Amino acid sequence: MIQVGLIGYGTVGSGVYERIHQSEELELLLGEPIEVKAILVKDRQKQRATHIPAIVTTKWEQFCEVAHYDVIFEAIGGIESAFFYSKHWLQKGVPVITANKKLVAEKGKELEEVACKQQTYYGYEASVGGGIPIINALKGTLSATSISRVSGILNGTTNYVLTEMTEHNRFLAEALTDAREKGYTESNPSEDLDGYDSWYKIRILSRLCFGEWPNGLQLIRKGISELEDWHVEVGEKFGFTIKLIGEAWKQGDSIVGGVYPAFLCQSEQLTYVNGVTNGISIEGDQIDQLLFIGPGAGKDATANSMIEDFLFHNRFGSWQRSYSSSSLVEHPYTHMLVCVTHTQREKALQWVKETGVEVIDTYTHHDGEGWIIANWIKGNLPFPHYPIYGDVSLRKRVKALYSAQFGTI
Ligand SMILES: NC(=O)C1=CN([C@@H]2O[C@H](COP(=O)(O)OP(=O)(O)OC[C@H]3O[C@@H](n4cnc5c(N)ncnc54)[C@H](OP(=O)(O)O)[C@@H]3O)[C@@H](O)[C@H]2O)C=CC1
Ligand SMILES: N[C@@H](CC=O)C(=O)O
Repeated sequence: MIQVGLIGYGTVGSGVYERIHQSEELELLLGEPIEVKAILVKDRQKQRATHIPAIVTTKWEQFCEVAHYDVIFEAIGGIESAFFYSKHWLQKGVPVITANKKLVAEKGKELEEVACKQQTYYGYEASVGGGIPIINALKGTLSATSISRVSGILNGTTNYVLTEMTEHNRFLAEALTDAREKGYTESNPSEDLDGYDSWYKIRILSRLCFGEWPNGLQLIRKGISELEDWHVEVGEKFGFTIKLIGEAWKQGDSIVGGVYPAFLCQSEQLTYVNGVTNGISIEGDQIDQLLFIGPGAGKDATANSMIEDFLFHNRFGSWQRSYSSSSLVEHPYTHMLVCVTHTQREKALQWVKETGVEVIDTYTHHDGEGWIIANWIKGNLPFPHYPIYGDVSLRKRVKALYSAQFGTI
């Protein structure tokens, strides 16, 4: 009998519990029964389902004494308690499977080292891309593939909210409430909206793709809460779609990139990744580009990843990737959309003159102007600006379509 300790019984934890107790194939695959012996939660007052046969407790000591656990599933948010719990079990040689990307990004290096020393497993498949099996694909079937760049839509909540706002004209607050009810959001939605969640995930992906844990300072973080409606509208008029993108690549010895709202041309496959769906692109010398698309959040998909992570460990042990160098990556985008309010226009014209950047198209909106700049400018710009990904020349066709439908723009 495989004895499971479950830490957290919210959206993800309850999904793990149900998956363990409602599927017969797990027992067949593992060759023995599997059972959740105890569940550790936080809130003593909370009403719980009465049918749970496991011991549900808020007391750590009691949780520790219930069984000799064969595996711990950790599905709580935050760092402090989760770190304490995870380290405790890893130090005892018990494998820990987590969905907690914040903990993995901030403390994964240390926890992996403990796991390695104790010859056990720290599994974090569910921490990136919800139901997408990206982590174990990188460790397993891509273990000898050199990777030059990783990028994608890494947060289900913001992608859901942006899709609802742009495709269905809904307000941010309304779409966010919906995402929360569906179990997609973090307990503090700022983690999603301000880009933290994607930022943790791109740091975890960087560790897998390039063999190092970048610290937070190495990668930029911008969320969607600073986005202005008119910037999105201007982008749409050019035929671009707004997405929150996370990306990282190697530049010399450093890992660079970050998380920021960006505009995608119609030529980009990620343009069509909508709602809670995530899309992760892996580029490398041998593979050109691989695209992983699937549910980025939610109970069933995330719980499934945690269960699969445990099975992966059972089958393959603790696999490692090799990190051979791959070709140098240039800036993945060449153009930018710069948004200038009417009062900033003169200053912006002066800036264009001084820097010699080439403005290849403009659009005038009620609140300001959008300028497509042909060059990518390094460093701080005095105006809100967004990278544009893909074939910018296609926008002419989109503009023509817009004009035919809605009048000249
Ligand atoms: N929701 C999703 O779609 C996804 C979430 N994740 C990650 O999974 C983790 C869990 O998320 P989710 O299930 O949505 O969160 P929830 O808020 O739904 O559930 C959190 C659970 O953890 C328990 N808990 C919180 N703090 C402690 C503590 N100190 N000690 C013991 N138990 C504690 C809570 O207890 P109580 O019930 O008493 O409140 C609750 O049962 C997070 O790290 C999140 O980032 C990853 C991928 C997808
Ligand atoms: N809040 C996260 C949950 C999954 O990681 C998201 O929306 O992607």
